[in-house]
Amino acid sequence: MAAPSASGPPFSSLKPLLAPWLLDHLTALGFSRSTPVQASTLPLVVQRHKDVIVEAVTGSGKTLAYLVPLLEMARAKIEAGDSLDRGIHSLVILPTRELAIQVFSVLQGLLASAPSDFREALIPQLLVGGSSTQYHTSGRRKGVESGDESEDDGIASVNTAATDYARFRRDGSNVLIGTPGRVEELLSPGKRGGKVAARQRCKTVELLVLDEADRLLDLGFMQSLTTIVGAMPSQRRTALFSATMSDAMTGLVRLGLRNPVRVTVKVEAKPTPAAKATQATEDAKAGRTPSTLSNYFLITPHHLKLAQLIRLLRYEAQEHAARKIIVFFATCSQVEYFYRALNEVPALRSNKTDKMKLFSLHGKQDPKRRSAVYRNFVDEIALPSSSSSSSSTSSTSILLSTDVASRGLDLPNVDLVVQYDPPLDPKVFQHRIGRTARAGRPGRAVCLLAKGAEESYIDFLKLRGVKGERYGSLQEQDDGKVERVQVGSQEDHDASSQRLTNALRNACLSDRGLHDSLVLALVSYLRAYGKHEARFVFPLKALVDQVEALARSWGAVRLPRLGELKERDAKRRRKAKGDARADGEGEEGEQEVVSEGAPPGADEAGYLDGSVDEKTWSYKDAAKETARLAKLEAAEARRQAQAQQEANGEAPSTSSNVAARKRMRLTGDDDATTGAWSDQKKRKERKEERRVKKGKKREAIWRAKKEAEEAEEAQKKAAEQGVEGGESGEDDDDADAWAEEEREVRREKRAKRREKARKAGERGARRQRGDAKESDDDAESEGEFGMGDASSGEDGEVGAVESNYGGFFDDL
Ligand SMILES: Nc1ncnc2c1ncn2[C@@H]1O[C@H](COP(=O)(O)OP(=O)(O)OP(=O)(O)O)[C@@H](O)[C@H]1O
Repeated sequence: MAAPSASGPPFSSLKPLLAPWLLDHLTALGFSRSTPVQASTLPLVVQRHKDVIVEAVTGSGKTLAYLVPLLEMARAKIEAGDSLDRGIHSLVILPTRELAIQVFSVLQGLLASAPSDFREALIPQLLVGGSSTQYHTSGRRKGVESGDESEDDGIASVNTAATDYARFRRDGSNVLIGTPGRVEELLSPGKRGGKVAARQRCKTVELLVLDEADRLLDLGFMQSLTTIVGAMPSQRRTALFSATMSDAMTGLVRLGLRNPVRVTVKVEAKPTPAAKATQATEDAKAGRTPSTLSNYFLITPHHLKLAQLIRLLRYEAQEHAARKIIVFFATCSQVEYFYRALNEVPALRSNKTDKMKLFSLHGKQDPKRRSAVYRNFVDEIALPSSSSSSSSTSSTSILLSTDVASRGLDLPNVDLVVQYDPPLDPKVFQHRIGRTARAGRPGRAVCLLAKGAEESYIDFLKLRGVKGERYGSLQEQDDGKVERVQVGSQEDHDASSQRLTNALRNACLSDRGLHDSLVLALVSYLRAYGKHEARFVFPLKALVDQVEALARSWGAVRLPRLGELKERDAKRRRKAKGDARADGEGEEGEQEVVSEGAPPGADEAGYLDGSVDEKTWSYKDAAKETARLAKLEAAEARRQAQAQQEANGEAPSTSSNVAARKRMRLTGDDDATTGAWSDQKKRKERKEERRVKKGKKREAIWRAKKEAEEAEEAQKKAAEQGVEGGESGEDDDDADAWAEEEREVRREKRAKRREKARKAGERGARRQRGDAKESDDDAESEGEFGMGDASSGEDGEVGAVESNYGGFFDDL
């Protein structure tokens, strides 16, 4: 597919003039014109030697906006007679492995057209951690044999930190592209000072790029970045890039930017005729979304979201020729469940003309599988999306994903982005919808919102510069055709959604494994929902109140035991009790409402529409079914033994009591949920006390360890800096400044940790957590996906940003 034309000046007219081979390469790619962000960044970095903070909408070409300057800076050095073999020339840091791999591939593509002497001088290396499947440099220093590793596409060898380091030394890599953890590892002094060489080679760095800079902070990489930057010279250029620069950016600015220029590119391309016909142009004026994007909100009750999603996929494929679609969910378990459900339940794709090919991507997948899914989805041949005819042979590729695919990934030709769940962090909204309408192409995005409080999300986003229209709702006709109807005309129940629910329920009944997957999805969804940053827009209580209807709509047979439900039902019971007393019904009323642990709409064991025979409810998976039958047999044997003991007048053995209790808890017949309320309460209090105590102990141990490590690190650093100081006075000053900087960051971190622990303690005591043990697979913290610890947000908020900030290139 031909590249869409960008709206900036032609590459050939940019200053400084680009190398002829680079111009040819860009032209061959079909990029005759630059994008505004590319046109504005090049002269600032290369000619005016400025540090930059660049905020530009998704898909506006930020990658080339730093790779082209990187190549031009390297070229200038080489032309000045520097062979670039003294040390590292530039360093690009990205928050996730996939992004680093993507940028590395773009650089490899550019270098493929470079003259051989340039290619021999510039040796890129990819540094990513966190998995056994790794990627490596394709660079080859002249005269160095590739040895046992393949040098084809830079993918698929196994690299540990040690092999990365060995390669770095062997090849003399001078352009590093990687994630913070692995880069930090490379630069940290190894045991017996083994890696001092890498730190020394950092002293020549000329350009440091932090891409998706705000995400780097969100993921808590501040400490790693501080270490990395600590190894660099102060006389370098630093460039921060993102589509969303948060307030926390001031923390990154502290990482040594000198009088940075802020580049804000709000409109990146002229709207297409199609986009002009919609509200897309208006959105673009607000500046937060690409001008070619049409953004919509579909409002529906919680329990109809799934039915609406399925209709939406079919409707967009039929009417807007959507051939590549991404659907975002909040959690990994949801992706797993809906992937299975959509694949296994034919009713979900009842229309014979619909050919939907599904892919699933999330952070808990094996990295090898994730890479394969990603590549397969990218490689899917998308049919031309310009015609709106619904061809019977057309096929639609649908990627079900968590936020693992929300940022930075340049997935080609995505026609539609659907958000089944809005993101927990509102900032991510822009990144998600930015997977379509890239580089001037048209694109559509639909976000599903639940009726009620969630509707205020539309105004909430408007205030943040993201606008959208209401989509209306979708109804299925008797002949299976989907139609879009006016806003507000949707029924709360309809026959086809009931058919869908029945089909899902039957699928769950015929495979207990599918139901297990549903339970995990439901639990993780509720947990994630409670973590929305905009809590007033996403009140957990409203969702919990409708959880039975929601669970039914997903096909649930039985509700899991959820702390949230128990709290809700306890409240309802208390209220009913009060009402009954007020009505003068006394104890009778009281008895009516006592149904411990069983939410309304479900019976005492949690069954939603009548109980099922647990003994015959089987797994399709043979191994799981064998294990289940074995458990049943063992339980039956225990029951018989106990009955025998009782018949003989003996007291049942303690061990069998313990086992029985455990079993009852697993099957949901636990005394803990059906015993006296006061006993439950005491048990919970004791449990909570133990938890808080344990947490405090763990934290104290961790803090002591961390402080010892930091002290050791500081000592080593001081020793190193002593050596360097003899060589360069300027480095010495820098070292002092950095040491002070690091101390300050550490102080802030400690204070934050203390505050966090205090709050957690308070929260824990308040919450009285429930006993549902299903995995909380959390809204996609990319720590799962990328590498390093995603849990500690260390966004050291500080000082004011340098003077010439603000609107320098506004509205380019
Ligand atoms: N000058 C250009 N003309 C046409 N297409 C371009 C140009 N520059 C880059 N592109 C293409 O635009 C697409 C988006 O580029 P890129 O991934 O760099 O965007 P981005 O701004 O980094 O987006 P995000 O914020 O989502 O990471 C890529 O497919 C790229 O090849």
